[in-house]
Amino acid sequence: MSALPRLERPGYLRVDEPAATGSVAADRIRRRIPNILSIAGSDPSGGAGIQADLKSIAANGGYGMAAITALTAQNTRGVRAVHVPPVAFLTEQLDAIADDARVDAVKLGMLGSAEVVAAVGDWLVGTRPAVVVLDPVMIATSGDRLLDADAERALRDLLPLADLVTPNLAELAVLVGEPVADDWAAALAQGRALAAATGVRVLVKGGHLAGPETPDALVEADDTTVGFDGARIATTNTHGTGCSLSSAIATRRAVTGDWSVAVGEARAWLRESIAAGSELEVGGGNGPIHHFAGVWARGGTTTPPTPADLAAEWWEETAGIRSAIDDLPFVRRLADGSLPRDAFLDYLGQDAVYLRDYARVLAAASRLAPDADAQRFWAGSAAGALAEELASHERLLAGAAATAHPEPDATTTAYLDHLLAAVARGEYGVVVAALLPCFQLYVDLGMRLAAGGFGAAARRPEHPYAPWLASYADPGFAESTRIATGILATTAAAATPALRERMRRAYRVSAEHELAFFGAPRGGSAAEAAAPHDADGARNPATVVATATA
Ligand SMILES: Nc1ncnc2c1ncn2[C@@H]1O[C@H](COP(=O)(O)OP(=O)(O)O)[C@@H](O)[C@H]1O
Ligand SMILES: Cc1ncc(COP(=O)(O)O)c(N)n1
Repeated sequence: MSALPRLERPGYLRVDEPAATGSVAADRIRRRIPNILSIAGSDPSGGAGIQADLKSIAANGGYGMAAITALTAQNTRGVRAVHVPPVAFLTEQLDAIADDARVDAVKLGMLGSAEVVAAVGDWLVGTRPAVVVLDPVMIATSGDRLLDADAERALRDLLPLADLVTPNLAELAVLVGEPVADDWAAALAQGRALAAATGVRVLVKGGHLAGPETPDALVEADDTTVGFDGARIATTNTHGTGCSLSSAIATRRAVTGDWSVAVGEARAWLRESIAAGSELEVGGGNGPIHHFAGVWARGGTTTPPTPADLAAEWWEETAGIRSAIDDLPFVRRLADGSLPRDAFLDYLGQDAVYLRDYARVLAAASRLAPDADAQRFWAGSAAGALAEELASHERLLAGAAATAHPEPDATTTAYLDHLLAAVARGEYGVVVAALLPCFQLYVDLGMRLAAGGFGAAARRPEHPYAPWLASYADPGFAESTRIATGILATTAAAATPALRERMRRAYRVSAEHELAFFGAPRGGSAAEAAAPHDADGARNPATVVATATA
């Protein structure tokens, strides 16, 4: 191996000083979403070649682009035919990309012919991409040749234009002109020789070793070596592992700016994807790896609704409850001023009792809030509920010589139990969802009463309950409701589907409790029957209303 000749590079110049931006060399720039170009062959079965590259780039956080060097007719069992289109057209593809988009890293895969290798070499010299990863594809997993003999020689000349070369054991052997290494020590020695001879860092891959281990090693030209251990995963889904790994490394290198970090991250992802390959049902040979196994498991595959859509949808679901509230005799008589005073005071007393616990639930939302703005908002709302709403109730009740702190009736108890149970369960989203109908339904009703939606009487200053009506049409209350709705909607949109469903239910149940609260018998007339329970054990306020108003 020490006799390995330093490779000559007719036609190419090693690019040691890539174009720099400011004081940071271009290849050190970290990109949030890097643009990664794969220059490789097509595998119509989707497991290797550009198809694998694009999936790997996407799964690893990059934007994938692909210029096709060659078409293969292959499946998981083998390669049937290879067609290399006119090389001039490959150059057209590459120029079209370079003329328009920033290329943060290039991954080279199957190049097919010496002519293609030369064209790619010329393009690399002309464009000087910041990062070049060369996977010297020669033989497919199935054993089929993907590169002719001339091209093998040409590929060696391309090595100095790469920042990293990722040969498997057979390809490494060809590149150093030796027999295939039959153990890891021999493979490492070949990788070191290649790195020393070319000045290019080499990822030595142990996927084709016999035995239970699949080590890889990153060997720098100065012989510094970083090893990566890993037990062999028992699977036949290894089609495209090399393509996928090299694209993943190119992507993570563009993101992190560090080679060994990039290899470590790419390998962790690759191993997860190899292990999940058996979930796929593609072909009868060496199946593909599951490029998105981890991404899907962690992020799901359904697009969540937008906050605005959610807020509108949930509000729409309360349409029936809102029209039932509008039709309640209590609301009608409140609007036209004919509601008996004792019924109003009874309502006010229950509302005062309700507000004290409602303020506790607002305070709990503040305690659970994930950010300072929301924390402040809920704490402010809790203070407002006590200092403004409850205080004004107490004034009205004191003026009428009625108690501001009566025992809660069954309807109030049911509503408060629902709110306090949400707090006890401790899920912020559910607490917020349970709190919201009180804001929204009061603002909605207050605004419509003030706008004359229930007749002109509600707008007259001499209306017997004018101060109460005014407080719910207050623009400050409307603004708080807008903010609360925004918090609910963004929290719901970011929630898991299961949590979102619990939130929706809490919201709906609170809206039903609002209906029951407005519809409860008032004025000390009818003693209320205990509220019935639905199948989930939750009180069903709609039933309460039906019985209470019958
Ligand atoms: N069965 C396996 N279990 C775990 N890792 C594997 C397995 N097969 C291959 N790998 C890994 O996949 C990558 C590609 O390796 P290799 O099979 O040697 O190259 P190629 O796919 O180019 O022939 C390497 O990181 C290797 O360690
Ligand atoms: C178009 C194309 N490119 C590369 C490979 C190598 O695949 P592997 O990554 O399994 O070595 C392939 N089979 N087909």
